[in-house]
Amino acid sequence: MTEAGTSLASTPDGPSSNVVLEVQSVDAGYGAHTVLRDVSLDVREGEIISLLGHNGAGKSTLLRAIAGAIGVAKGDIRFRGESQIGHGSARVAQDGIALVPQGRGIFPTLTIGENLQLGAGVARRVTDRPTVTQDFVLDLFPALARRLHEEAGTLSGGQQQMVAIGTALMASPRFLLLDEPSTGLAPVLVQTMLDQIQAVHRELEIGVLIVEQNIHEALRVSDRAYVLRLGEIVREGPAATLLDDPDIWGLF
Ligand SMILES: Nc1ncnc2c1ncn2[C@@H]1O[C@H](COP(=O)(O)OP(=O)(O)OP(=O)(O)O)[C@@H](O)[C@H]1O
Repeated sequence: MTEAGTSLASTPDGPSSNVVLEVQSVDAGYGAHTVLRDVSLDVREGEIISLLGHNGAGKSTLLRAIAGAIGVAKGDIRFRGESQIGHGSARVAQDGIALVPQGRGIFPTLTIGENLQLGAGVARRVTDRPTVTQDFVLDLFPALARRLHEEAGTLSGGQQQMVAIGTALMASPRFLLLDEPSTGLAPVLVQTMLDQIQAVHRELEIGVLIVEQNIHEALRVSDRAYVLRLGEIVREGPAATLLDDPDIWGLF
């Protein structure tokens, strides 16, 4: 149910040029509870895409489906042209898709360094991508360098988020799925976090699909966005267009 005037076909190169990730008419959910209905979305090379929507719209569920953490009842999810259906989360991670879940997903009793090395363990099983080093992560998040040997659970919310993203980067991903990376951050830090994500995207040339509640901030760093409502995509378009559209706020 995409609104007219925002379709992908309006791009000069057409809908399928340089598509890295493609979600095609997906239904997914939990057992008998269908959450996502006929969801389609794509991310092209060099893009940051925002996935927006109110609580319970199905944003996390879509990220989990892409990451292979839950099954898909209908449709297809293709990464670099290959269907991911049935691959499971370990294989999807090795193919280069890293999920940073909501709530950070770090190991609080391991040190920051040990958490980062868990990501490096995934990277050791892949040979076709340049390795993201610990130095890169510590340059990106200097606050972690100073506390490398401390337990991750002792860090502030924002620093734990850095550990989660850093661990995902250490897996040398091709694509990052970020579920509300600014959760729990002070407003002044939200902008910094999103700027750092944009820097990572540019420097490592990896695709990013980001779920965010901070709509303005998310659109500021994104190329395009999709809006999910009750499990369906109800709006999509260039970030700049959505930012200027007063009707967008009625969708939340
Ligand atoms: N593990 C689960 N088992 C069963 N139902 C779930 C599970 N996780 C989420 N749901 C349900 O799926 C629906 C979509 O939830 P989801 O977390 O994907 O939404 P969301 O858009 O990410 O919301 P939020 O912004 O609150 O995280 C909700 O009705 C939720 O109750």
